[in-house]
Amino acid sequence: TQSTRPQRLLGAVQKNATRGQPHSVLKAIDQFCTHTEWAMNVGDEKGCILDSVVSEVNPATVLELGTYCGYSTVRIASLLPPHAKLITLEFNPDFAAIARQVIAWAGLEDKVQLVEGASGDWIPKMKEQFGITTFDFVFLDHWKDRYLPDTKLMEECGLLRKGTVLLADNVICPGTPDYLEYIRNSPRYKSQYFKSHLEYTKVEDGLEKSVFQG
Ligand SMILES: O=C(NCc1cccc(CNc2ccc3[nH]ncc3c2)c1)c1cc(-c2ccc(F)cc2)cc(O)c1O
Ligand SMILES: [Mg+2]
Repeated sequence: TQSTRPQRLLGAVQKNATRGQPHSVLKAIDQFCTHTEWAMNVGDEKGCILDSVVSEVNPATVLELGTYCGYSTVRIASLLPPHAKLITLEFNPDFAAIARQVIAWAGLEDKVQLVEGASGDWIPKMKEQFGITTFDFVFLDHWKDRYLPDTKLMEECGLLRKGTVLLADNVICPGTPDYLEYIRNSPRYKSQYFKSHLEYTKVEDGLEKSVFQG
């Protein structure tokens, strides 16, 4: 039977990366997606911007919306301080199954909690289920029409604090126009656009960094 793209991506990791070395996992995925098969990982160009924002925030609590195969999960988790926690939400069970194996190959399973389900269902349960008060850093990379409703939901659930940093992927391609309009015009956020390119292509894309003002 036919393999899926995430399965082929996992195979490339298991073949070319060294267990317990996150950097080699990222390199194996980027090589695979550059030379063999495109996949919707944040990639290395936007990934370097992600790295710099994560390093600047040095978060103890991270929420990632949209795990896919775990590329950005590994990228973020590899930069976290010892007792920091990353919760990553994935709606698609096939993606989640692959991501668990990619995260394990990188040796980062102790820092990561992968939760299967939809953001709309899980965001209201974060405090009671995971003992979270607020998130220091949120990476948005799931369905593009969920960025805005989920940001409003995180506000309503008191999951953001003064200084929480939201970083949104794909604000140009595929695009998140309603989110950009809201976040750039809201007095409750200070936003900054980082121009880049769609992963593994020359197409324009970018990341929007927004700091919650409380
Ligand atoms: O659409 C994208 N990613 C999101 C996505 C997509 C599919 C499935 C899921 C299922 N996962 C999921 C869903 C709902 C959820 N709620 N809470 C968690 C959660 C998790 C998520 C995307 C597309 C492109 C792209 C494609 C084609 C093209 F030509 C240009 C660009 C590039 C990207 O970097 C992208 O990130
Ligand atoms: Mg993306």
